[in-house]
Amino acid sequence: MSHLHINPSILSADFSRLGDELRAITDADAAHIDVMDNHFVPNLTWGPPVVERLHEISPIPFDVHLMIEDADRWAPRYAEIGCESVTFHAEAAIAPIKLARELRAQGSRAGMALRPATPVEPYLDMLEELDLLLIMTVEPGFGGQKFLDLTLPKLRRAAEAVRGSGASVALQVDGGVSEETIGRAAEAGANVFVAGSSVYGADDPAAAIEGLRSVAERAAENSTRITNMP
Ligand SMILES: O=C(CO)[C@H](O)[C@H](O)COP(=O)(O)O
Repeated sequence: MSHLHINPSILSADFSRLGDELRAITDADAAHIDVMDNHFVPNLTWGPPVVERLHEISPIPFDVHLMIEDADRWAPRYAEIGCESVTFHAEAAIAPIKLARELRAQGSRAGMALRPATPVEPYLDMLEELDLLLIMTVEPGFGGQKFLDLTLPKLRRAAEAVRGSGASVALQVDGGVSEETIGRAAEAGANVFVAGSSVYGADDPAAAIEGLRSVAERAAENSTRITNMP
C-alpha cells in the first residue's frame, strides 16, 4: 500500500446523491469532508447531523476539515461522531494544544490547518500534539480554485521541521490539486492530497484517484533521490 494518501473532497460531489458519491471513491484512503459556517469562510455546507449520517453509511474513513469559527466548541462533536480525523484551523482555535489533546483523547486523529498567508513557524513547537498538518494551497471556501505555488516554500519548511522533530505528522495539501500540480506538492513533502474537482469532475473517479497517486509517487521518489544526492 502506498504511503501517499489521496482524499477526495465531497465538496465537488453531487449533493443529491452523496451516498453513491462516497461509494464511488472506495479506492481512496479517506473522504475529505469540508464543514463551512459562512463566517470563517464565505460559504456554507453541512453540520454534525448530516456528517454523522454520512459517516454511518460511508465505506471509507472521514477526514473532516472544519472551516468554522468557534472550533474549540465544535471540533470535539465530530470526534464524538467517530470521524477518524478532525482538522481545525489554527486561525479559528483559541487553545489549539488543548483542542488537539481533546480530539486525541476522544479517539480521533488531531489535525490543524493553516490558510495560505498564515506562517507555520509559530506552530512548530506543537508538532508533537498533531497527527496532521494541513497547508492550504488555496484560500479556503470553494472548490475549483487554482493551486497557489506560493505555499510551496511553507510546505518545504513544514516538511523539514516534521523530519527534524521525529514526530509522526502527516502533511496534507488541499486546493487545486490535479495531475498537473500534485507532483510539486509531493516533491515539497506533502503525503496526503485532497482533491475535489479533479476526482469528482472526472468521468471515472476511481481512475482519477489512481492517476493522482501515481504522479505523486513518482514525484516523491524523485524528491528522495534529490535529497539523498551528495
Ligand atoms: O477545502 C476546500 C475548499 O476550501 C476543498 O477541499 C478544496 O477546494 C477541494 O477542491 P478542489 O480540489 O476542486 O480545489
